[in-house]
Amino acid sequence: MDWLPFNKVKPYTNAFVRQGNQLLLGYKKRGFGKGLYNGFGGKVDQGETFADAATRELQEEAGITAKLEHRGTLLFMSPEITEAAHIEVFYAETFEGTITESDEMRPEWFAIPSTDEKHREIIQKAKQVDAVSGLRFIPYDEMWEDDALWLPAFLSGHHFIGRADFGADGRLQKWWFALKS
Ligand SMILES: COc1nc(N)nc2c1ncn2[C@H]1C[C@H](O)[C@@H](COP(=O)(O)OP(=O)(O)OP(=O)(O)O)O1
Repeated sequence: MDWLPFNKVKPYTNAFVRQGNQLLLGYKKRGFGKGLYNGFGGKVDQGETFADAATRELQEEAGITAKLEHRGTLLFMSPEITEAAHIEVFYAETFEGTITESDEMRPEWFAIPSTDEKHREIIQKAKQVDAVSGLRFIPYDEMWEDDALWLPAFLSGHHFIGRADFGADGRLQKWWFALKS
């Protein structure tokens, strides 16, 4: 498969909040990515920086504010869209406010596997529960398919850049990812 062509990019943000060995994800209740778990984020408004938009979207979708650190860049294409999605990905380990469900996202904590090997195990065998916290491990089977390619390294402290092209069937067709330490 060739890389899908595009002439324009649309800017988005995505923010992941971690507390110890737990990761806050949101279950998308409507719109783009409905039915999947993801970080919190959305379109960048006119005149906003990516960082401003990431802070606003986290507040709107999860009810919290956090000092977000930029950690990754993702370009996403599919035959369903003519503008590539350019997503800047952010990270925080502390937050303020009370986590609150919104019209768009239902926040939920998940257990983070402690090793790369455990990440691989839960990617292959979904719906496992962490014996220590009692929480379900990160639900890779209910997330964008490309997330399994970069989230383990992202959570280990790496910065990343990558591109993911999806097919008309909604499955990942072609991708590349690079990590920075
Ligand atoms: C394809 O790979 C993706 N992986 C991840 N982790 N996140 C992705 C991927 N593709 C899109 N996203 C993210 C980027 C944004 O955070 C959301 C989509 O934003 P949305 O369309 O919901 O934007 P809003 O401004 O919140 O929408 P409303 O206009 O409905 O408020 O998905």
